[in-house]
Amino acid sequence: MAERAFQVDLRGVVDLLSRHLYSSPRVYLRELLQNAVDAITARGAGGGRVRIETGGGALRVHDDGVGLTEDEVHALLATIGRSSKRDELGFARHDFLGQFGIGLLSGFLVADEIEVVTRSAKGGPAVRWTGLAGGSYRVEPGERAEPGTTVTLRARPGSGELLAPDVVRELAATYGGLLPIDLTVDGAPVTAGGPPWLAAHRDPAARRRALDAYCRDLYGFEPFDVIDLDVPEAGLTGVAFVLPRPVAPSARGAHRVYLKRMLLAEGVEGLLPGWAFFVRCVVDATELKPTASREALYEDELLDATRDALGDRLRQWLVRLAETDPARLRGFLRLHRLGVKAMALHDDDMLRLVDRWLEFETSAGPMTLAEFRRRHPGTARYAASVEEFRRLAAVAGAQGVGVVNGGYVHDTEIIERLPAIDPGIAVRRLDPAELTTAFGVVDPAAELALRPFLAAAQRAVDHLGCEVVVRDFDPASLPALYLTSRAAEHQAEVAEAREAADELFGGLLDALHSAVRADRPQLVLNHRNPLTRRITALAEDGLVELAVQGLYGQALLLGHHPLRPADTAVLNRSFLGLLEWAVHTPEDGR
Ligand SMILES: Nc1ncnc2c1ncn2[C@@H]1O[C@H](COP(=O)(O)OP(=O)(O)OP(=O)(O)O)[C@@H](O)[C@H]1O
Repeated sequence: MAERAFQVDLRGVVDLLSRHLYSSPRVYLRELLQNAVDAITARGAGGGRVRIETGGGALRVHDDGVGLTEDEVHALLATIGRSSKRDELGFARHDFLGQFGIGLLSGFLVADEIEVVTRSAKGGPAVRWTGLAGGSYRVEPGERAEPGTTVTLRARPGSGELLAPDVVRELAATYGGLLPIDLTVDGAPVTAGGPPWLAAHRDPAARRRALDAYCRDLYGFEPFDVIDLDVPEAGLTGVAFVLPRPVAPSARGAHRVYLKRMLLAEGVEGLLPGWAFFVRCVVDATELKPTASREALYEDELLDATRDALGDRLRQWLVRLAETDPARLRGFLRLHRLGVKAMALHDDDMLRLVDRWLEFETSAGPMTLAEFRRRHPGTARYAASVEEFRRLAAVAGAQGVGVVNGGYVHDTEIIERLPAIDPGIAVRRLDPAELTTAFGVVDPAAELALRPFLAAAQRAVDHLGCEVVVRDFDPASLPALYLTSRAAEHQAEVAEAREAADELFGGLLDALHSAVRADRPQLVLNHRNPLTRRITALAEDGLVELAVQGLYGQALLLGHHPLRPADTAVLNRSFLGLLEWAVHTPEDGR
């Protein structure tokens, strides 16, 4: 049976490229530029010039590269997928930008006809090749004195804008601005001096000024700092600009990546570890691979290793800043506090940084976790919500029990991770019930004298489900404290669910409820407080009831506890009742 060759529908292939491979027809210029640079590399004479000319609805790219012989023209230009830039085994050769043998086709994104006039540096006459979008080409003798190649695109109706002089200038500068060749558009130079981070400067300050200006130009911000990047195994050099304002840690870090000095894309993702959201990078690499579209980095082991190395570099920068310039580190942390905390969740070095430098709210005022651990060795207690902290911090602090506010984003997780960097510390969520054990008990004689009062007080709040106790504690200015233990909170939730549940499920909850040890919230009256003391000495039962209910309501409000309807009713009742006592006249007969 005779073997047949594949037929290729060129229009279909071009359509595929333009719709599914390239994000924009603008890439046509990058592909032409790339071929010109590769041809110069292949000639190996060093230097090299590429001149781009616009005008008359056409674009001409002249290079003084290696050129093509007539045989090569047939073999390379007319065969889709064939490239001179691979070795015998089909691997991309290291020195070249191209590798797939499809780039030239991108000319058809903007033109119906591509003309190549070329003369090989190996000798032989000049050749003119003309390829048509319809899928045919012709080869004829060309005119050209020197070795090299000129590619001409004539704009297809509707594509003229992409070949207009200012657009071409912009595209050439964007893609080719760092190329190590002499590139001009209509005579105006586009390349100047290569990567700004490799340029020589008088002194470090001058270099920094130049890089700041580069960052302003590129990203529109004044960098907080500039970090040099260098990953030899990827042939990577570059800079990371530290953002001068906060960003959401979830923001995708997009970086400007050049491969062999040719721009890959302005928004490349995946160059840095996910946590490194606080920098924008510009890098050039010789060993990283592009995807076929040349708009993203190819995921391989090298990219993985590079990402880790760059992450290390940023980490080192932070650690060094901590050692050499704490004031600046604080400035950085003020900006990127949230992001650094997010990093600390997964990274011990970052956790150490947070531990040592970030201030947390504690019962003894703002301080770092390191300082807090120094003051309270052994156990670190925290409140899991801002409310819980507000409720308990002052009282806990007065008993010498240190509490950290773990109520803000990431804080509880960070505090719970402290044993990772300090094995000597145990971390516990503060149980309000613990506090009562720190309170002093009233001496036995006074306790005995208080019994009748306590009985009356208990009657006053019994229907509210709480238990009255009298203790001796600081701050003396606090008349009463409402404390719910974790178990009591749990029980209150079960009771609430019971009210909302149907018969069957309700029965289940009842069983559960009675299985839990009765652990009622406590109204702790402070024997050290003068007002409370006077209340305990009241003789009249009616007034005791009103006063205790008043203390109960005030303790609820002060502790930001939620008010149930019964609580609100009691609060109202005691307030009005006490008002009445305050304004009553002897004629009322009391
Ligand atoms: N300006 C040029 N000078 C010399 N040879 C060229 C020139 N442009 C293209 N060629 C030849 O044509 C071949 C095909 O080019 P094409 O741009 O389609 O693919 P490529 O550059 O090899 O790979 P890629 O698809 O990755 O760009 C090249 O391998 C090269 O040999």
